[in-house]
Amino acid sequence: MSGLRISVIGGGVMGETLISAWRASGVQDIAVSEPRAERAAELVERYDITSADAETAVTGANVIVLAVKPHHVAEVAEQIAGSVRSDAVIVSVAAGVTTATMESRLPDGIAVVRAMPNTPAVIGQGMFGVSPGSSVSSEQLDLVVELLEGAGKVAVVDESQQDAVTAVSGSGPAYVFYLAEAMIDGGVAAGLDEPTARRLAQQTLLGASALLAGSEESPAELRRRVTSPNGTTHAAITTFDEQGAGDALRAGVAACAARAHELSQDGS
Ligand SMILES: NC(=O)C1=CN([C@@H]2O[C@H](COP(=O)(O)OP(=O)(O)OC[C@H]3O[C@@H](n4cnc5c(N)ncnc54)[C@H](O)[C@@H]3O)[C@@H](O)[C@H]2O)C=CC1
Ligand SMILES: O=C(O)[C@@H]1CCC=N1
Repeated sequence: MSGLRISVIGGGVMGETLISAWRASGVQDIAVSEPRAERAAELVERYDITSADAETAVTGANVIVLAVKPHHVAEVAEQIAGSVRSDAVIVSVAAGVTTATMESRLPDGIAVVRAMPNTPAVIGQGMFGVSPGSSVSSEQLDLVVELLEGAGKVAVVDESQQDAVTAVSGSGPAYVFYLAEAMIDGGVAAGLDEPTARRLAQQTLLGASALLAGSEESPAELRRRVTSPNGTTHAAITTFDEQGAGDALRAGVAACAARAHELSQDGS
């Protein structure tokens, strides 16, 4: 994409994830604004990008990504309001911050998109839920979708669904890592050394995820095919059910959506 200049405000975990993915997909002109000087220098060195204060970094940028904590989004939007190009598109990845909140801090008519990413974007396997605000042209939405597809898959959803997207895919990688931790602990308790237990868990999660992603069958059917009558899997799943593991996971997903909703009310 020639002539494209991306400015990333906030060089933490998600800012770096996106910078890294876009660098790998060939985006040339990226600027970052990160107040921690050492961290900014690290990103400049690692990705061969430029670093500047927020106002300078957004000057001339076609796409501006706000990757700061939710409670910093409004102040950053106000800070850059006087420096953004009138045809720029601003993409916020902050959980729970609405397009209306951002639009109210920016000049009238500036295009704002809300996107919920996840960390597998760092290896080009992210999942993004994207919702355009009130002033986004179809060309601008297409540009954002194309850019994010450089880091994973994109679903355009109504903004009212963003809390649910956060609860499934935004925070979802953490649920998988939590499962991996428990599988490794269980393997060690059953007699494996830690590196072997880790290797078995890693490849099992990778293989099962690829099977699920490539299959027409439901997760329930794929699970049934592993479960021999009165066999070992049956023993595991019965114990999970007896101990309420499925209900606990569903409650956790609901708590995540509720927290995203809470953030959208007061931003803290
Ligand atoms: N980490 C994740 O898996 C995901 C994070 N998000 C969202 O991404 C956003 C960032 O999250 P993380 O990267 O995890 O947090 P983080 O704490 O790693 O990064 C935030 C960065 O913003 C910088 N910062 C603070 N004030 C700033 C300012 N005024 N101007 C420029 N930079 C400023 C901080 O120094 C820090 O490096 C959050 O809003 C979060 O909701 C969304 C989906 C997934
Ligand atoms: O935990 C959080 O608040 C962020 C948003 C989604 C994933 N991480």
